Amino acid sequence: MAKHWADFQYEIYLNGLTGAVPRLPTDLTRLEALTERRLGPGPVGYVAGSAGDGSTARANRAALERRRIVPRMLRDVHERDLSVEVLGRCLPAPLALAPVGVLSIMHPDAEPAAARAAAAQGVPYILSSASSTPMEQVAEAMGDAERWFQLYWPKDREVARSFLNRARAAGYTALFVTLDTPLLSWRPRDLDQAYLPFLHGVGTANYFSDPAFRAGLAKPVHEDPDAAVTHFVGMFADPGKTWPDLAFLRENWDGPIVLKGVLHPDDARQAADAGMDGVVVSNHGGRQVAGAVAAADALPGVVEAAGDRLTVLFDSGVRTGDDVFKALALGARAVLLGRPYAYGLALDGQAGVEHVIRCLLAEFDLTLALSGHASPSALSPADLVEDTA
Ligand SMILES: Cc1cc2nc3c(=O)[nH]c(=O)nc-3n(C[C@H](O)[C@H](O)[C@H](O)COP(=O)(O)O)c2cc1C
Ligand SMILES: CCCCC(=O)C(=O)O
Repeated sequence: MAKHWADFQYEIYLNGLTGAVPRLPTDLTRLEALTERRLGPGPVGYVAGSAGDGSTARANRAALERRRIVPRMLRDVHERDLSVEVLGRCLPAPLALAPVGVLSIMHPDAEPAAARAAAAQGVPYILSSASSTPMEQVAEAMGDAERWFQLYWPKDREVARSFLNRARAAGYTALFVTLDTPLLSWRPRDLDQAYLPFLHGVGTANYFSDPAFRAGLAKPVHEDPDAAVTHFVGMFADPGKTWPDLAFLRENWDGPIVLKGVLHPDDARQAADAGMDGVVVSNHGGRQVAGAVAAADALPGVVEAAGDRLTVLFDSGVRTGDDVFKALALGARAVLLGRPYAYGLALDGQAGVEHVIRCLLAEFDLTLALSGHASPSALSPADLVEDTA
């Protein structure tokens, strides 16, 4: 019998018999406000903030909320199986933790704690290129749990090649290439405080520990950290890249490659033509293009264009179990969770991240069952209506 994630609900009530209540809210939409009170203005502005006036982040939520589930009754949901196949792996639930860089500004235990939480719950962890901890250390913290690597594609080919070699050697099996960040967007919350973690050396661990990166420095990092940061800023991304450049990644990575940040159906077709394995429909949580289409509104078009040529994943705005339901009903195979787990980390370290994963999946399991379905594969757009009021 597959694991019933909903059992977490009963566990909470049982613990209540001894007077215990959860340390964090079970409504994950409440975590942001709590984090706002806990962290300094720079870090919290960085994680909670988004591009421009925040309209894309709001649109992400609105597009999910606007879609409403139409539950079905009397359909035997006693036994449920939330497992899905993603990139040739069987996952216990349609969820992975999204790549979120610079986690040490949230909590000193940073990426290793988030990765351990994911491993403990059996959920894949996507490690950011911009992590505060080198990829090898994070891999070690995870044991043999499933781990994927997110590439911010460096301008310098040798650094890119070195990242791929290191990721493979450290046991990362899939590569997520983020396309929507060739430049940092206009982020007023960060600008108003003149705060960017990278300029404080946070998020540079993979670079500063990289032999190819270091070969480009006149002096060792510890002798001239400012020059190392400047070198990092210059090579972090390359706005000159175009579709034919993907051939380099295909040649240098033999596992699955997923392009993150695809919103247009034609880009999905180009991804498939370039031999990619999947896409993440995402607008980076509203952090890049202010005024961009809401991720959930872009999802059906990409799903249609992808057909059976690509695995389609989804992120941007997922906060609740019913959001997961809706993304899957619109055609995503699984969702990536972003800010909520960073808030869980900020508020309670590894335990906070585990709490977030368990709440989200318990709520999803219950939503699925109460809507008359026993597995994610049973969902379709027919399970939703659009609230046009
Ligand atoms: C603080 C922060 C850092 C992020 N860092 C990365 C990153 O290093 N690489 C990446 O591909 N996406 C990054 N993202 C985007 C997430 O992977 C994901 O697309 C986004 O958080 C989803 O939106 P949501 O937070 O509204 O759910 C970051 C997001 C946040 C909030
Ligand atoms: C240049 C941005 C790197 C981290 C990131 O992806 C984010 O803050 O959204």
